Amino acid sequence: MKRERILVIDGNPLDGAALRAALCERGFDAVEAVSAESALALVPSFGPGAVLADATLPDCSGPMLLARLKELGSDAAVVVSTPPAEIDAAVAALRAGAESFLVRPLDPAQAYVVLEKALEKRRLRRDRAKLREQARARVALVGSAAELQQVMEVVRRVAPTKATVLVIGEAGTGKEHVAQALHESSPRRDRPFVRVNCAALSEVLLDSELFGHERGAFADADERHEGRLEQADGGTLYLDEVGRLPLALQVKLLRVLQQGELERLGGAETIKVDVRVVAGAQRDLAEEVRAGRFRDDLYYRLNVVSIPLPPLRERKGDIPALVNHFIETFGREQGKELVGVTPGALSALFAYDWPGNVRELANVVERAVAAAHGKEIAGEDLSPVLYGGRPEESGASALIPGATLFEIEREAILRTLEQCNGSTARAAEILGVSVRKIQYRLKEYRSGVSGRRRASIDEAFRELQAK
Ligand SMILES: Nc1ncnc2c1ncn2[C@@H]1O[C@H](COP(=O)(O)OP(=O)(O)OP(=O)(O)O)[C@@H](O)[C@H]1O
Repeated sequence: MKRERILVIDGNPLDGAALRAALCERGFDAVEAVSAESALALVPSFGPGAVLADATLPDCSGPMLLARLKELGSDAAVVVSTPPAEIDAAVAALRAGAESFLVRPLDPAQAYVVLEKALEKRRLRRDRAKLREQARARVALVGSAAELQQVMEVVRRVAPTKATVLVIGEAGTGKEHVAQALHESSPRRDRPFVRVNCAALSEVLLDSELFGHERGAFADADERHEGRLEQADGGTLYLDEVGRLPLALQVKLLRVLQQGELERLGGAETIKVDVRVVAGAQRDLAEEVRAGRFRDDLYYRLNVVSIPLPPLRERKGDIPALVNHFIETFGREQGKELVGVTPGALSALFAYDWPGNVRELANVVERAVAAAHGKEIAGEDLSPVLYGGRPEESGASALIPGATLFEIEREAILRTLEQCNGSTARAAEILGVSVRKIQYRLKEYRSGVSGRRRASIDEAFRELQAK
């Protein structure tokens, strides 16, 4: 194993040499210097993991040493030593970021233990930084189409501010991804990113989820619960499907946005929070405002900056960059080194309409990476919906296995609807789901299909309007 490097700074050459020898004996690779200047000159080539410095030398106050190390790009852990009468110098160094301090004269065994601990803290610090780096790389906004370039530009501009942002786009276009990118590019990135889906819970549960509750606030409230807004303090809250937020909760959210204040459900105490809110919606909320389902004051507040995310079929120029990005991500996960896609596979990817947007593309590439035998993803590695087997002819059952649940569900709904001449009520009955679910799905599929299928969806919509 590589030995950890320690730089010893001691004004007394004899003490310094003795300490160096003692640390080397215990397994470190140590060098010594008699002044801060000569020590700092060694830093670039020696690359110490820790510096053990006398903080009372004329040219070596602790804060100054820490600042100079930073300038040199070193993240070495610093341990300072002072005589008992000059503890103030050690305190100043600790305030400036030193890991620990020792009282002189130094005991080599004790110095060894303190250095080990300081090195361990540095290792943890580095691991954390690496994880953060990886998280940031994961939320890189990938895409080269002009539409996405514009999105990136807005993200760059507003990330440093606390402005509320509304991201509008179909399911799977990357709304949450944009919210995360905003968070990761903002000064809040080391604080939490918290997400809540406003359509997933009943009003009472959503109230408690967002704002928290006190014990006994409702039947199952056995304990006090901290809401997501409190958990996101200092960070970012992503509110998915904000258009589905009940009116009573819209009032509470507005207060958080305006005054940074909330009360837990069943509580009287006012809690202060500092949260940046990013909201996601599948369509513009103006319609909801007109229909009286969404407060206009909250709408204007959320809409300070709005980012439209076009569906993937309208920005197919992004496909190559996204495909490469997903090949790299899933290739790493699956331990496969792939270099790209064959021209045949690429044209199949371009020919498809991507009703499930970027999420569907990610799923398709993930499965293709698993299926690929060569260095490139070939056409036959793609699901039958994209390549070869035409779904109209083969039917939903022929897709299994080889298709995503999304594709299978879409196939089942569209085929049933076709056979019922566009009657959503009949299709819902046959499939054993609610009419609402079918209607919701049809809106998603509508622009991704043509011909007979499009005609039956249009028929379904005509039927709905006639009701
Ligand atoms: N520009 C992009 N670059 C890289 N990955 C992306 C991009 N856009 C979306 N993705 C990925 O696609 C997937 C779907 O994106 P995301 O969940 O953000 O969509 P969404 O619009 O929030 O969907 P929903 O409305 O269904 O919640 C995620 O895995 C996300 O990381």
